[in-house]
Amino acid sequence: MGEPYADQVRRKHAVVAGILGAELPWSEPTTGPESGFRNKAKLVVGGRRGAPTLGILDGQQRGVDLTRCGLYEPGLADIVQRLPQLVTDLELTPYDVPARTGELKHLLITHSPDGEAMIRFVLRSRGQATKIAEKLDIIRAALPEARVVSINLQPEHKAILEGPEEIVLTEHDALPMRVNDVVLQLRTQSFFQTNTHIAAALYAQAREWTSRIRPETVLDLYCGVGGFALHALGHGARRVIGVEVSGEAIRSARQSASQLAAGTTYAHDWHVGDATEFLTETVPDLVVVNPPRRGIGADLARRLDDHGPTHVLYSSCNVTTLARDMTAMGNYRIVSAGLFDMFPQTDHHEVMVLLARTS
Ligand SMILES: C[S@@+](CC[C@H](N)C(=O)[O-])C[C@H]1O[C@@H](n2cnc3c(N)ncnc32)[C@H](O)[C@@H]1O
Repeated sequence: MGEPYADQVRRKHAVVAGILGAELPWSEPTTGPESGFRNKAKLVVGGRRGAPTLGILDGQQRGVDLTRCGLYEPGLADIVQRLPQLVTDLELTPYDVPARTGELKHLLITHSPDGEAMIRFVLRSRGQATKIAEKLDIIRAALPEARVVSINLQPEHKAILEGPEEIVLTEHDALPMRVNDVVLQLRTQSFFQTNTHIAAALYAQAREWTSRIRPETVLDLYCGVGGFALHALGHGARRVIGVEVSGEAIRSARQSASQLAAGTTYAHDWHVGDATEFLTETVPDLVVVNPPRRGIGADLARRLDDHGPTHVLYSSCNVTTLARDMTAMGNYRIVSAGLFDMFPQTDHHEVMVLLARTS
């Protein structure tokens, strides 16, 4: 932070081009607002009952307040600043990590482009869950933007953001995230790109590449709530298949796809499962992969190399694992590449490349 934004972008581009190859057909970096861009706040709750801190923990595991963080979208920043009072009004006790006492561990907020929000209370146990459920009116009064309110149970004493059990308290269980002309229905426990402005540019670029390839079917591995697949549907592709490990994300994708495909002949299939095990003998012409930081790994890279889709679109938040995966895909070359500055003020980047089969 403090480095002029143009210098940050130049430096990031030099890093990713240095690793993947400066001679590649790089497009101009895609940038957006350098502050006020995050659609999600993941707040660790510290402090004590009546005086909570919302932000991170310091080296001694004491709460550091980040409610004035400049990275949040303006609408999200506004919500975050109302949260400490809400936690106090709900009479919730922050979880004290060293003492292993208290209940409220995290608050996870997602803000939609239409100004609505999903508010998730991560609790250690069911103990204070009833308190929150019974005081839904207080939450609604403090946060009229809240479309989805839920409780997540994370009973383990580990630095894990959320647990497997979710209790949705509102009649709505999905937050509509409008990105370009696609509405992605975001349910709890589902990944969403943190910077909606850059996500829109990323999906638009992917759609443009897809339209040029015109594959009948697109296989979207690590599909999350379906952003890539749903931008391809009707733009070159008549059928999409998504694979993702989170069941809630797949339910989100299915819901969005049904709305998008209503009244058309477009087809869509969604599978909960491990992307690395999904690839079968018959692969479509275009496979999209957008894995977590660890990349797709040698096994899936080798199988793509063997099975031979004519194109692979690889969107990565870690150029090092992308470059490593590429070494196992000797039958492909990069025909288009772009840096998408999803994470201004950090060293993190998003890189998307289009690979074409050479043999
Ligand atoms: C970077 S996110 C991309 C999501 C989506 N493509 C998007 O644009 O929002 C990676 C996704 O991979 C999922 N994931 C992680 N490991 C997986 C695996 N082995 N198989 C399938 N999906 C996996 C995560 O749950 C997450 O939704």
